[in-house]
Amino acid sequence: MPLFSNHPKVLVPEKLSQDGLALMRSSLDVHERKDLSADELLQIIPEYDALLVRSETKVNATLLRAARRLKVVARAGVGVDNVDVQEATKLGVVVVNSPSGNINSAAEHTIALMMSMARNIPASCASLKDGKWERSKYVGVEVKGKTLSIIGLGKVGLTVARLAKGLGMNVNALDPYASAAVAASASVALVSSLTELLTSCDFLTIHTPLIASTRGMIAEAELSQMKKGSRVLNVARGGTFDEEALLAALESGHIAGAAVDVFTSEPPAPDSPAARLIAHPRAVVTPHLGASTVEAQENVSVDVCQQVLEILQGSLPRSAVNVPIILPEEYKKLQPFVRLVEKLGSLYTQHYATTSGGSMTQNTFDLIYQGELASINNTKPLFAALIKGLLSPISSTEGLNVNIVNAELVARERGIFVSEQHSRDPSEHSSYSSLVTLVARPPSRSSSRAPNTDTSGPVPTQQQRIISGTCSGDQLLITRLGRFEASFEPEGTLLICENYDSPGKIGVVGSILGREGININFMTVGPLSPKHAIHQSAQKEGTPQPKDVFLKESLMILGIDRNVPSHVTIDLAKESGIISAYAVTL
Ligand SMILES: NC(=O)c1ccc[n+]([C@@H]2O[C@H](COP(=O)([O-])OP(=O)(O)OC[C@H]3O[C@@H](n4cnc5c(N)ncnc54)[C@H](O)[C@@H]3O)[C@@H](O)[C@H]2O)c1
Ligand SMILES: O=C(O)[C@H](O)COP(=O)(O)O
Repeated sequence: MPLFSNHPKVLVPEKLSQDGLALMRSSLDVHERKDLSADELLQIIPEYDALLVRSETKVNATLLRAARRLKVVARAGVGVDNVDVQEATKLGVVVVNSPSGNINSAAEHTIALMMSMARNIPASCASLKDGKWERSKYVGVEVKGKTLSIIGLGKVGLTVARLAKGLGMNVNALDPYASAAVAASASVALVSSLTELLTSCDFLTIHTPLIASTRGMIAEAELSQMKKGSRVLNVARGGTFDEEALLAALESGHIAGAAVDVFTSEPPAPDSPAARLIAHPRAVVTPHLGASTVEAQENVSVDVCQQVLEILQGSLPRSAVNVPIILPEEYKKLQPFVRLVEKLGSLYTQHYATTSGGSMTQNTFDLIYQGELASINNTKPLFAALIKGLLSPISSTEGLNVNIVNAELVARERGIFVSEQHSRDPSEHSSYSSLVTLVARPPSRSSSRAPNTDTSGPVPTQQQRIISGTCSGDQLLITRLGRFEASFEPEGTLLICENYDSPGKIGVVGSILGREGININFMTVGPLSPKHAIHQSAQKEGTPQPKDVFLKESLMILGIDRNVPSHVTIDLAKESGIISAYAVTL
């Protein structure tokens, strides 16, 4: 590895299969640092762009807040209960997992534990190794013809059900969210109450996440409803069973055996209920090995490493737990518009909001999609791009950290309301295949979220805050700015002058910029949009100013090679015939 590299850095503090890590090594700096203490991890995390973990690393709020560069936490496995997903979302950090890479291994481990428990394999093996020959002590039970009851008929639960059917077991399940058709196709009888499930089973296995409704789900009362001599399994999460109650039921002999892979605290503290459960002679236990097979580890590692690469390259992840799902083909179509909408937001803030005292006086917007773009339903990336664009010029930290993960939260906290509208009326987007228009609603209407495309109604045209743009391939074009038609690329530093369209204006502006040593790269002019010219002249009837003055207003956009000091824009605005001058950087 070179001593210094500009590659994004990935921290891997747990053992992950090299198959996935190898995919990242050519474009990312991958640092495998096992056995870091929590404090050491906290010290080094600010350097990293991505963090890859299994279930041991506690990715808590303190760690996430310290991780200033972090863009993604990847969990090489299913459960994300060791990651503070809520905090990650707030900070705009994507959390991805591998939802199916280890299902089969977890299901096979469940079956392995069930058979080991039914035939006393661990205890009889230990006894034999101890030099004993205790055949009558270790008489087991067959599973064929017995009832296996499953709580949680998701990916692992369903795979366990299918394997158990192959062993000749009767299988029933409780899962309020399971599909009846899927259950029927696996010959699993869905039951509607926990009591019905508990009273019917010989073996009980749980395959739910640890959530409010499953925490402590099987405690003393539930165990006592089970038949005497039944057996239980937990290869899901510690905490779904009450460990004290399970230990008591084993000790009383009501429960004949417990097979447990996961514990409330891992590794369990000495003398804790989990530690005493582990020590019980009729407990078959493993140290969270459900996903620990070569195959599962390859699968999950490749899965999350590919996602980390994609995210750090700016694509959307396939299985993020805190990002809305967007089809890849839709995302591809949206990408140039994501750049465009961010520019619209940034141009809005620089041109309108920051020039009116540095605050966002108007915070309710219509974002109108017209043409082909209107047929894309999932426009979350555009919404996020708008919030990012609006905030970037006024808050470097907040603006830069806004993304599809936290845009809604940031908008809510900032009091920004956006009504996205999909307009399929072809006449409204003229010659462009797609058009995006950002309209700020006047403060008096800011509480309304009802669609409103009539921007020329009660708002005086002078004050209209409206920007439109389009994309042709990767090229972005602003087609309207306020009451002017426009045609310029939103790129680099631009000087925007509103002026009366009379000879000599270009010369005046050019000489003031030349005096400051500022080069002009390009220049375009835009007239008042016809609708506005007519509307404005009608509005101004009866006012002392002659109509033709308004009809000749125009917009001058100059691409310049550096930022303009404020005294220059002030000087420009003092020139006769120049109405206003602002510089923006896009
Ligand atoms: N021991 C291991 O190494 C290991 C390996 C893989 C998965 N797991 C764990 O196994 C569990 C299941 O994983 P999965 O991939 O099948 O998840 P999944 O999301 O596919 O399935 C979970 C199922 O639980 C159901 N459920 C949720 N709340 C319920 C409730 N109150 N009552 C009944 N059913 C409920 C859901 O409807 C869903 O069908 C997770 O906790 C996961 O972390 C452990
Ligand atoms: O949720 C999971 O995927 C399993 O619990 C596996 O956890 P592990 O990656 O720490 O083995």
